[in-house]
Amino acid sequence: MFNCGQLAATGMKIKVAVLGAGGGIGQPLSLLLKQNPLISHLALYDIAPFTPGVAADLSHLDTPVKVTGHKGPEQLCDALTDSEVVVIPAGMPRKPGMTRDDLFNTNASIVRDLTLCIASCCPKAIIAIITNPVNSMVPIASEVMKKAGVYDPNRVLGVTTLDIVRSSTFVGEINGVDPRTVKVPVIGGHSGITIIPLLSQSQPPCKLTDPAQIDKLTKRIQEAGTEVVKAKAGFGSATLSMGYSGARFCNAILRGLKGEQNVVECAFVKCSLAESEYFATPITFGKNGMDKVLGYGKINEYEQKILSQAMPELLKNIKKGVEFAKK
Ligand SMILES: NC(=O)C1=CN([C@@H]2O[C@H](COP(=O)(O)OP(=O)(O)OC[C@H]3O[C@@H](n4cnc5c(N)ncnc54)[C@H](O)[C@@H]3O)[C@@H](O)[C@H]2O)C=CC1
Ligand SMILES: O=C([O-])CC(=O)C(=O)O
Repeated sequence: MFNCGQLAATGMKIKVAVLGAGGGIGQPLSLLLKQNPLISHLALYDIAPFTPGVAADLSHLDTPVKVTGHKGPEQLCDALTDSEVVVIPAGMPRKPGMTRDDLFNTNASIVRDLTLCIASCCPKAIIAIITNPVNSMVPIASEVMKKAGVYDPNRVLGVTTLDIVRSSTFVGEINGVDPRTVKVPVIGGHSGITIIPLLSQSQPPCKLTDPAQIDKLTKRIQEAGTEVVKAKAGFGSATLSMGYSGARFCNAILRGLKGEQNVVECAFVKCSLAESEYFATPITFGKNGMDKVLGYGKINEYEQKILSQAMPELLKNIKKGVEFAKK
């Protein structure tokens, strides 16, 4: 996944903190980050008592990344101090029958409290939020940073990479090609109908031309998280594919910090697309997190229709997050 000569070539020393590192996503994500040559120190934080054990386990991997474990709120600031990137997969996952919005009541206060500590311990860190519902958690984290007087919209990013990974996988299967060669932008948000894959912009073009088949594939991408939740039958949601996607997103942030240009991923960010304050869109990365919002270009009539249908739900999710944080 990573080019092992990179760190030596740049001499960079980057500390990354993972909050929720003991969980279903946190552990495989940390396993992949321990192998990233752009990271010098990986700080694993969780409220779970076994977190130092996860750190001890990972520290035996023969890569140069230093790993430290931090458990419980009294050790959070140690994990965060000097971190340039903070990835947050802390919080409850869905069970069958739940929507992502059903996680709001539990996860909103977790993300609020973690962000409050980021604001005081590492206010300049780039924050990558995995916790659901992403559509509401990014507004919450942004409002907390605003209140603390340290908000930089380029440094608060919602992770939607799994939607891109899934779209590439499914189109790759249809086209009979290596999915890693397929690029499909996914815009809007990260829940149900707010996930809008732009199959008309697939590179190489998706082989499907029948509108009914395109609609079916669009719905499969929108419901892919639910597909996993159902298959896991009460034992959580996507963890391994999310660990992979989170590591890929984190690598894009690190490449930007290193000064690499034109690194593109989609993310749910502060912008003014589709008359929404926050929107998932292709972006580039730079030394301060998000560099440019690339937007979504020309979309076809079908995509325009599903975007219009999604907007009320997306705006509702955003408003709910903003109001919670302002309380
Ligand atoms: N953005 C995306 O594409 C995706 C997001 N998710 C979301 O990621 C979140 C985590 O999912 P899983 O890892 O499967 O859940 P999990 O339950 O396996 O792990 C969550 C971890 O968070 C920890 N935690 C809880 N409160 C905490 C706090 N205040 N501080 C630090 N750690 C805390 C728990 O101890 C646990 O180890 C869920 O909200 C899930 O819906 C899941 C898949 C994809
Ligand atoms: O579906 C869920 O609850 C987890 C998630 O966000 C995904 O897999 O896309």
